Amino acid sequence: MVKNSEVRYAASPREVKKMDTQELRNEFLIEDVMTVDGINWVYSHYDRFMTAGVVPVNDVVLETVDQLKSEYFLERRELGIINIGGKGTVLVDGTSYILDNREALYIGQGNKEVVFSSESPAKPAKFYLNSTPAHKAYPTKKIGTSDVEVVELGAPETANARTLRKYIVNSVVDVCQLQMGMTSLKTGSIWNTMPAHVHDRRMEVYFYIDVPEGQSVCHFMGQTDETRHIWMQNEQAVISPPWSIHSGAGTSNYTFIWGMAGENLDYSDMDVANIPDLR
Ligand SMILES: O=C[C@H](O)[C@@H](O)CC(=O)C(=O)O
Ligand SMILES: [Zn+2]
Repeated sequence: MVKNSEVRYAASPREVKKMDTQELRNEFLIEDVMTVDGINWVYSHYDRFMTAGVVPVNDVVLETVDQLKSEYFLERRELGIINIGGKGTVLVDGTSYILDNREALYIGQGNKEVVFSSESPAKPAKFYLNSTPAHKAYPTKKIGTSDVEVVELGAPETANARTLRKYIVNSVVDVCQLQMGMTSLKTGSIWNTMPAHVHDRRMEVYFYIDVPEGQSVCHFMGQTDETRHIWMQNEQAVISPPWSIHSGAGTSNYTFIWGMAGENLDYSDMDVANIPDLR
């Protein structure tokens, strides 16, 4: 059994209010997501959501971690994968799924053997992984770029013009609780999830990608009347408590993968903040 997991406790608004920059970063920021030839999970106590990334230059087997006390990783879990690298393969109990860049895979509970590999070690796959507890075994399903639900949001005038792609949502694939998708900001637009929202029924993790060299994203969190910020670099993730907004402004445009879990599968169940009310 491997010990490659780090636990993050569920902090309350009362504690977070008093945190300084480094404390906030230690609590919510995941600095190193993508691991070459290994998987380093961050296990959040918010909805027991797990986040990792694997770059398989050599084949990598999905192993369970001590925290789960399970025979195998997916014994009581489901897994969502989005590839942000070169073409790769995910082997799931004898069936191979080829994932090109920006393609996704949902793996249902109960699958024992999962192996990640790349077509070319010179241009390896980069599999971003989100996993949540599951009570039922739904079929494994690949979500290609044409299966995705695409929504255009925002406007250039408010610097929030963006394309939202729903990969793992209940209208595309049967899931227990995991939802995942990807949002890309248009050139000149910098604000994601603005107007900001809270969904106390679900926690969320944002994974920022396509951040150009020398640029950063300032991620906003906290209750709507008590916000904090965390400066983030390319390919870093941030945990959003259920009670928190999760919004960001980049010094350029960028993309991010969102993943969430909790009480319902209704993507649009959000309490949207009135922008002038933010504090
Ligand atoms: O609950 C939904 C998530 O926060 C994201 O899907 C929002 C998002 O990508 C956006 O508005 O830019
Ligand atoms: Zn959200």
